[in-house]
Amino acid sequence: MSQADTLISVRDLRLSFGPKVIQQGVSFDLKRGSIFAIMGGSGCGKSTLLKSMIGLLRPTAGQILVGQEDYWAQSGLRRRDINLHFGVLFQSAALWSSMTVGENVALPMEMLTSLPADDIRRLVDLKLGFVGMEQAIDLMPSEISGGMRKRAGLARAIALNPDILFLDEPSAGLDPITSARLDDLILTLRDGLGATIVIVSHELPSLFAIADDGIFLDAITHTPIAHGSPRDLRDHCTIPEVVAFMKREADLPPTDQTKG
Ligand SMILES: Nc1ncnc2c1ncn2[C@@H]1O[C@H](COP(=O)(O)OP(=O)(O)OP(=O)(O)O)[C@@H](O)[C@H]1O
Repeated sequence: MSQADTLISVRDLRLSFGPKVIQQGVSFDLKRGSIFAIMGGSGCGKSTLLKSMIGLLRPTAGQILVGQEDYWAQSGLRRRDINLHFGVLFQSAALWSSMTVGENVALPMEMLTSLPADDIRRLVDLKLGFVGMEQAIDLMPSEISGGMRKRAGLARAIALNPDILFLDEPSAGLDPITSARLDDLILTLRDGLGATIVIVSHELPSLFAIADDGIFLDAITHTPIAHGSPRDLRDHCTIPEVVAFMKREADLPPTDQTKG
């Protein structure tokens, strides 16, 4: 792949809270059109890494290159501009409870663009249609299911046609069928909208089904110990920590997880 196919290049990143180092020596390239999984056991620093990539946590060393730009060397204003190319789905979906689903999806367009209200309304319909939620436009978040909230959160995350979508535990709290539907939707977002996706997830079936690249963070050494797609790591990696993590899934009866 050429350099133009690398959307983000993470170079020798160190993430800390005060004196406590969470991860160091984190390096990887995020390739255009990929679904990149950040993997590892509880507390290894997956969300912390995600936060550093979306501008919520400044790394203590290393670089995150977005295109040719060193993200954290930019002014806050410039980082905000770069963030317009990012869409984020937080674990809780983070919908505003006092706004309808439609108003939630409209919010980024109202705050960050000068589009007229009619255009915003049409775009909200379009985005909600994309995630199969057009019927829920006037409902409040409290009136819809967890899976629907995730889909509404996705509609809001794609409101500004992002180049990169960051998904923090998108299937957390969902039943297996709803979770599989969300996997299909994520694949549609990648294939239909051409988005590149970074996903933090504990859900191995979901990772095997959709992710084609990734990194495995180790909580003991505080470093990445493996790179590759979840399927490749499951089938070929011999590092004991990775094998133990993947084995949780391998103990289950085999299913066809080769989609994507
Ligand atoms: N604001 C903070 N201040 C201090 N320590 C923090 C802070 N946020 C997270 N941590 C610590 O950083 C480590 C990594 O946390 P993080 O949430 O990134 O892990 P994770 O891999 O996403 O975990 P999980 O899979 O359980 O969600 C943990 O030890 C956590 O306690």
